Amino acid sequence: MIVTIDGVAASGKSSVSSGVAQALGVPYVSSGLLYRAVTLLGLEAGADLAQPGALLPLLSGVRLEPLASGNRVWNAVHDLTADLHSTRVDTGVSVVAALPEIREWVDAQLRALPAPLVAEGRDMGTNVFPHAPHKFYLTASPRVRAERRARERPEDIPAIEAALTERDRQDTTQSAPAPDARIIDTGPLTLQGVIDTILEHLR
Ligand SMILES: Nc1ncnc2c1ncn2[C@@H]1O[C@H](COP(=O)(O)OP(=O)(O)OP(=O)(O)O)[C@@H](O)[C@H]1O
Ligand SMILES: Nc1ccn([C@H]2C[C@H](O)[C@@H](COP(=O)(O)O)O2)c(=O)n1
Repeated sequence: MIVTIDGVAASGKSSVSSGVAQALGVPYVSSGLLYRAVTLLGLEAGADLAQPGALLPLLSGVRLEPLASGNRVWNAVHDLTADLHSTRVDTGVSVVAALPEIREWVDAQLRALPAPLVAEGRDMGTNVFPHAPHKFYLTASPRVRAERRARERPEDIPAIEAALTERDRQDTTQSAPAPDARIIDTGPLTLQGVIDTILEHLR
């Protein structure tokens, strides 16, 4: 079984997917972490993030470890996970995610993972796992998402909201919900409420 949970930036994909996966006793896969890892390695190498030829050679040791408790991304023996949600990675990742060659690389990593799993991102239900039997798409207003993110990062809410809106714009191409995805407005719901809503639909 594969469950896909897509949605816009900071809509709760990772937190919800982790909760659903733990309730089901299966791993969850955070596809955004792979795009973030490519971006981080490109930044550290001083590479042009718009050039796939400069990025692909950096990826031979990259591996996603999907754990129900949370994903880890390794580059050979180096754990990159703690450095994947920095502001500089946030700023560059949409450029990387727009590259077809990088999307092909990420898709291949994801499809190589064994089912069952919960997969979260932008295009899990449309592109990576189009035949998944259970698809969900999370939304919330930019302001609600910014307020939630502000609890994680000491930045002011209007600045976070502007950054999220810009990332939504940059990610538009790959972020449309699958026609057969169940869309959930998470604004009125608690985190556990979203998890419970999805589990109800899976029963
Ligand atoms: N329904 C909710 N109610 C309250 N807080 C929530 C809800 N869903 C998620 N959160 C919180 O919002 C923040 C962002 O959630 P999360 O990181 O899971 O979003 P995301 O979509 O994976 O983000 P990104 O697109 O940056 O990967 C986290 O602090 C999370 O705990
Ligand atoms: N399946 C995916 C997952 C992520 N992206 C892009 C969109 C974001 O700009 C970036 C990081 O994702 P996040 O960790 O914020 O979920 O990667 C994508 O294009 N496709």
